[in-house]
Amino acid sequence: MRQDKLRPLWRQYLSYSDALIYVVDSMDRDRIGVAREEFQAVVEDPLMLNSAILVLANKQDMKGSMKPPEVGQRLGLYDLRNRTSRVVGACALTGEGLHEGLGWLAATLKDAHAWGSAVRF
Ligand SMILES: Nc1nc2c(ncn2[C@@H]2O[C@H](COP(=O)(O)OP(=O)(O)OP(=O)(O)O)[C@@H](O)[C@H]2O)c(=O)[nH]1
Repeated sequence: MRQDKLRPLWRQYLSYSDALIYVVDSMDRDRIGVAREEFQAVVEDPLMLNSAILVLANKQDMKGSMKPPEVGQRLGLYDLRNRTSRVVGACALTGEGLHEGLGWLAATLKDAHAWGSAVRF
């Protein structure tokens, strides 16, 4: 099949660059700076400029873990301009936060596709 016939069909599916899910170890204060550098490099990648960003602040069940707003601040999430993002507390052992986080992402992507636009407000 020719490429131009494939394209409209393809747009009904999500491209990997539509969404970024970034998981942070909220207990690891020593490496949050490295996580920030990695995170910033990914969000600034030209392929990712229109992606919705979900940050999962993992290990919220552990005493002393960074809370979601602190994780967002340390990653530089709140300094990003024209991006749709959310940081949600999570626990990989219980699945806490996954429903909220992935639910938000699904609703965000559905809205963006319904409007036929990139996820950028
Ligand atoms: N209490 C708790 N433990 C977790 C959670 N997520 C992962 N772990 C545990 O933490 C340990 C290390 O897991 P991860 O941090 O995911 O592993 P990793 O990314 O390969 O390790 P690092 O690169 O060293 O962070 C394992 O024993 C996991 O079971 C969580 O949400 N809560």
